[in-house]
Amino acid sequence: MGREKSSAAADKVVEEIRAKGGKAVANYDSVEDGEKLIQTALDTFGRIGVYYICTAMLWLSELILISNLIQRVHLRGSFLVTRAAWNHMKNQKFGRIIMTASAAGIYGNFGQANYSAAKLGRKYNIHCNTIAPVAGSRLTETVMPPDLVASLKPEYVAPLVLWLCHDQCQENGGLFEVGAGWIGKLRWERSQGDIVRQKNQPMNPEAVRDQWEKICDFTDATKPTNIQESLQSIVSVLSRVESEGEVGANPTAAAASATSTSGINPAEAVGQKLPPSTFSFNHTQCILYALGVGMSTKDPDHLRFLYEGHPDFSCLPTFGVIPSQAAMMDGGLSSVPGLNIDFTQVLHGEQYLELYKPLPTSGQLTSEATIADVLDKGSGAVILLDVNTYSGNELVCYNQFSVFVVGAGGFGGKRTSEKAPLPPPQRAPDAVVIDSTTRDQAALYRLSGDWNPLHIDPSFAAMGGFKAPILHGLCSFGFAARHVLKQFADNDPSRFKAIKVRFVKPVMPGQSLQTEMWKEGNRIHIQCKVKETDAVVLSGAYVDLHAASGASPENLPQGGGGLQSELVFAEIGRRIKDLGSELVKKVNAVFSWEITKDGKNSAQWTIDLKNGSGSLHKGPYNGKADVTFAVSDEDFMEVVQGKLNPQKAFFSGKLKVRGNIMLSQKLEVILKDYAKL
Ligand SMILES: CCCCCCC[C@@H](O)CC(=O)SCCNC(=O)CCNC(=O)[C@H](O)C(C)(C)COP(=O)(O)OP(=O)(O)OC[C@H]1O[C@@H](n2cnc3c(N)ncnc32)[C@H](O)[C@@H]1OP(=O)(O)O
Repeated sequence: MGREKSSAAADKVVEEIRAKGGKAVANYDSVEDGEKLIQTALDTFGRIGVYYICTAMLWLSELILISNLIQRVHLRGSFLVTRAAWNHMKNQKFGRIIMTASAAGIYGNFGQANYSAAKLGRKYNIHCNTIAPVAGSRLTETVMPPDLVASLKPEYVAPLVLWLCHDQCQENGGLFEVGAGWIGKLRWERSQGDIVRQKNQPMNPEAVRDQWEKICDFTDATKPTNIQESLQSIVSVLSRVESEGEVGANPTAAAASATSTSGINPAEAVGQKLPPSTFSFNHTQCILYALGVGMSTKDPDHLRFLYEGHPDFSCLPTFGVIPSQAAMMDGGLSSVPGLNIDFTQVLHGEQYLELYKPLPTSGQLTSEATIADVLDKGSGAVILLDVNTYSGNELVCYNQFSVFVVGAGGFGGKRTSEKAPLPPPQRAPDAVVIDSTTRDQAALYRLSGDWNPLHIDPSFAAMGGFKAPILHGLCSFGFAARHVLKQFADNDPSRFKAIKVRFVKPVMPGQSLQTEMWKEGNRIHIQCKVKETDAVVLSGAYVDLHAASGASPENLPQGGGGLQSELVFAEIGRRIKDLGSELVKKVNAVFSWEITKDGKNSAQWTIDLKNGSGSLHKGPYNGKADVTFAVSDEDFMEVVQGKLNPQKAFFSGKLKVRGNIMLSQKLEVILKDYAKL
């Protein structure tokens, strides 16, 4: 189009293309008749893969008169042609749109049409970019000296357009200046800004005026690339103002400090209890969880976890994390004073789960969570949560969640945790299982109660710095645990005792998990890799199993082992009495002993503590069988006072099986001393 309505320019371009062996057709309709333009292209080429909108007009005079025309051509024209082409591109799952802007548009009053179209089209492989070319044309010859027009050749612009149209080019939503053989990309920059209102106060223009210098100060400016990044710091202002009545603080810095220096206060947080939460479930939740961690009817062994009518229908042991996480997911963590964290930056760091009895397949469980510790890891903060889950008064399981808050370190807290992750043994694994997660693994797993949008919402995942939603850590954890259960415990949930895992790298839904396992007694060390990338994703991990049953009075060890153990118990009893009755009341212990099947003098007595196990006497146990039982407080006292022989009492049925393991730290110290004997 020229200043006069004419088809000559279009015909000339068509001729030029055809002369070079290309295929071209001219359409003389207005860009406001977008449908007609696109129809002409479809009639000629059969499809629309790429289009380049160059709705150029430049009339510097008669401004008011023509502003409406400029708007109709530039804005409405671009819109109407795009709309006409959109469905064709969407259906064929490919499209490249190049818009033309001008430097005047960019620096004067830049709109976001390219950005919006880019966002909208991304999932259909339609990319939209904008170029602001400077080239000699009929348009610019009216405002530029002729020699400059001659040297700013269109050939210096066209290659950029061609590249942006190429199916290998992934650029989307970009804005480029191009001319004379030079290309540059533009982006937004945002000042740190300033908060100009106080809690419960109206915002007023005076505050804006007073902070104007800071609002416009581009020192340490940030470069938001999308609406989520933009919103993140703005949303953080809300909590900042509400909690501290802030005025005169910049939101980006506020966002940072909300998760670092002033956001985390271990002294305030540690020891805080979350409101108890109740979790009711039946076979539906057990089955849904089993499906969520990849069980399938393809494997006949899995049926006992997937079919409530199966004679051995059971709940997977790692379901033990589900009732306890409800305590945190219900918003509990966000209510803890001293833990002002940005939930878009929360990752699961580690998990420890210990079961004191096999989980039921239905019932009501109550969980009580306490902030056990807050560690300053530099690159992040680690929040440790202890969660005890009860059925009535009976302790069913204990979890320790380790929550890693990226970017929230540096608040000056202590760094170390007592439990360093264990490396796997230095030999080839005893077993390896490879299992695929599906594209919808996270979508399925979340139905068990971890509703964190990180695992389903691409925008939320982007706020955490991920290209796409990632798999729940506890989903990979469930995969690894069931691999061990099948490989080393015949899928028998009653053999499962405890599991510890560190999440070192995210897993994407659809990737395959390779679980490597090393058996060392009843401890199975594990490491998980993503098969496609060979990256280790779970490390410092192990599952503790109970040894297979098979003990009976006939094969109990005789003599030495039992006697030594009784002496040790008696000594512990004396020490406990010295500590006073308060402590004694708190003590419920599990005693276990492990015996060989041939019944020779090879007993190994252990006392299991809440956070590990204290071995009292190391016999030459060969790991073939064990017996575990618990005692009531009264019986415990009798045992530790040496009045009751635990072996005899157990087999005569006097000791009641309870499964509670609760020992105070002070007692643990004593037991550790004895472990050295
Ligand atoms: C509200 C309810 C809350 C419930 C929480 C769970 C909700 C879920 O929905 C969330 C999820 O499931 S997220 C998915 C699973 N988790 C992941 O994918 C995380 C993967 N890990 C990582 O990316 C990095 O290890 C990363 C980013 C964690 C750490 O990497 P870096 O910053 O590079 O750390 P690095 O330099 O290697 O080490 C610094 C110190 O931190 C310790 N550390 C590293 N990884 C850790 C981890 N995973 N857990 C705990 N500590 C960890 C290091 O040991 C080091 O400390 P030190 O020097 O003292 O040893």
